[in-house]
Amino acid sequence: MSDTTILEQEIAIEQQHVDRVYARLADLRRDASRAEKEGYQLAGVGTFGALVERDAMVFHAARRRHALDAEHEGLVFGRLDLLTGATHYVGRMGIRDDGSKPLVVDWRAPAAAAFYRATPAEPLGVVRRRMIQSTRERVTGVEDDLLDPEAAPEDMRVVGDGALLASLAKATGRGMRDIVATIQREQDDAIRSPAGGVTIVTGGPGTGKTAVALHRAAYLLYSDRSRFAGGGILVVGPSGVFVEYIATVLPSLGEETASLRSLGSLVPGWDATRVDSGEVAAIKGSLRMRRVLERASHDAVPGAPTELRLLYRGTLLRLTAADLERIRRAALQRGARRNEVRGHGFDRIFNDLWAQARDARVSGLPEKKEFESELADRNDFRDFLKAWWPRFTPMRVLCWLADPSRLRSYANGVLSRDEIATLQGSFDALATEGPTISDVALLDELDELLGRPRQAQKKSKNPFHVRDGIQEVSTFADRQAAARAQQVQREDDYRDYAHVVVDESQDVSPMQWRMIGRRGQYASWTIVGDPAQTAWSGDPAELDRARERALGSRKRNAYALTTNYRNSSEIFEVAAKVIRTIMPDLPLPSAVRSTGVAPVDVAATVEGLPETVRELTEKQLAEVDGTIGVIMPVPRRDEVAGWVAGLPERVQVVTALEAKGMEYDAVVLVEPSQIAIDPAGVRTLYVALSRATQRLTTVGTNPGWLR
Ligand SMILES: Nc1ncnc2c1ncn2[C@@H]1O[C@H](COP(=O)(O)OP(=O)(O)OP(=O)(O)O)[C@@H](O)[C@H]1O
Repeated sequence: MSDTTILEQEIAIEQQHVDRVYARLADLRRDASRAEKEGYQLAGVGTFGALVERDAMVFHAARRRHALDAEHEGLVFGRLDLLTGATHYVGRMGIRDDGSKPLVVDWRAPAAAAFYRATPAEPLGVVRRRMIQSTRERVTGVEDDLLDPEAAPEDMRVVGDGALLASLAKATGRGMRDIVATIQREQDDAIRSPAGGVTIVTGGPGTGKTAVALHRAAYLLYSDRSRFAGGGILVVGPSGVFVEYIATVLPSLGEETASLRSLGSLVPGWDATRVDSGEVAAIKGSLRMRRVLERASHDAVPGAPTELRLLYRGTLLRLTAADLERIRRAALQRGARRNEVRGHGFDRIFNDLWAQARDARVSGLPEKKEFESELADRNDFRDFLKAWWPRFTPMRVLCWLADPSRLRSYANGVLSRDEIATLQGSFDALATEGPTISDVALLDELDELLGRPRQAQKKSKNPFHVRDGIQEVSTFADRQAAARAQQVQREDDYRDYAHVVVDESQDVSPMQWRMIGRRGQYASWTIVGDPAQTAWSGDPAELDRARERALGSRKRNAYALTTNYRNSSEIFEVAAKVIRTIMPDLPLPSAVRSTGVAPVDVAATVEGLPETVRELTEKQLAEVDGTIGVIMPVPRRDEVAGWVAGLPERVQVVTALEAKGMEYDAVVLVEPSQIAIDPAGVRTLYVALSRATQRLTTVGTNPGWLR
């Protein structure tokens, strides 16, 4: 029999099983819709218990239906033939037949682990592992690994090779894809690492760190749903572009309880995308900024009244600038939170004024309480208090650093003179353009230093929750939406996550570790990163210290990934050459896929560069089906974006910093030599050069850059 006929027969065998699975899926979907409808009908019963039951039923049925829909495509992707003679199918979700026998095992279930972990050296009871490729409901291919040839029955057929490579060669879409069908053993170890403590995953470019982190989140939700869905999982990535790119993975894994945030949007109210220069970011990210901010948080308000004069029953009561300064300092002992001790400051003002009035023997002076309420009734006095000690927002205080003399006085003795000079001007655009990504961690720090003004108790957001039991919402659709919202609704500045995932962790500054740490005090963690890709140019020891402090004494489990699945070997060779110039002994991952297409380096004149970049980008549009990343040094973003304006949406313009974590089929990298201006720049260039799966073109006015 020819190989093709064998393959066709094996495909037909798998198609039979896949057909059974989809038929069963259709039944389950029908059941879920029916349950949802019946839930609505319970409304007629009208008792309290029935209402609650109805809501729960409608909600769960809707959720189940949604999950069944989401996992439809490529539902079954693996098969294990075991030593025991049993066969297991592995897929995106577990499905049983109506007699409760499993038709498909969920990829995260212990029974599926052997699919990822078995090797010929350690077959774990698996004789043959089969990968099943399909398009919609049709099986298009199978690929086998014979793991235990001696145990294989005579008639067992083994077909194909290279399922992983086939999946890697597919064109890249806008969002990241899940890799459930092809997770490799070393990745699986990290994905299934113990749920507690800190899981640390390192590896070079393209080794699947992000994929592992996200699949781990899905695995944790599966293995202990109540703990991780209840508490929630926070996933932190470097930029908004990146968060958008990975957002497609978690829903396709069927999980919606994870919050995805960039470092610029971790603090509610901000969605920063502006970046500081590396030098400025290193200072703003240093832990020493905490002292600088603490001083700012205790300083006098710019433009605040410098004295108080009050005519009280014919007597002038007066507090001089020195009095006011003394009172402010006394109310603000070191460590005091300004918004929280506002009342103490006001009490001291009243005390001083009262003492003056008494010493001046004001005629008809009432009791102190009465005196205070008389003053508090006066508009001029209230205006004074509001101006002298307003409620502070972190933003208001951070803006004070734009004033050079204030910056100097807060930073005096904490930052060096050069550092102060470097910072100068870096807060100028804060008030008009909003914070940079590094500023957001400073705002979070200030939020802690200033404390929160006492707030009136908020009304419960939960429409079910009223004093005596239940509150009916107008329509059933409302109630259903409310039931769903209630499952995932967390306050804006939620801090009790059960798990925190930090991607591209090599770029998290010490101040940013504090910001993330505040949100993961009770969490277990997964940290993934690659030190060789860091753009951080500050003190590495300080970075380690801050990270260790955020992670605390939790047990560490470390994993290293060694295979680069993204880049063709030809492309990674160029990236490797660049990073070796500053880290000659760095162990690098091996790139498993060759395209036979060498990267191209194009020289251009300054005048010719715009046109050349556009032409090279158009050429890539013709050569690859997926996305094309046009990457450039940060300051040249707008200029280069103009050169490629109007090209199809597949062309995406990102700076070398925004390219972190991203992946494109083709990359056109503009002016590489202007990125590699210092060691941090060389590491950033290494990142930019390792983004492409198929084609890499570099173009610039300094052709000798890669020697
Ligand atoms: N086991 C696998 N099967 C199929 N594709 C994989 C596998 N592991 C990783 N990939 C693919 O390789 C590419 C790189 O993965 P990922 O972005 O997670 O790497 P990374 O280590 O985070 O990279 P970087 O550090 O460069 O940002 C992605 O397209 C991912 O889907």
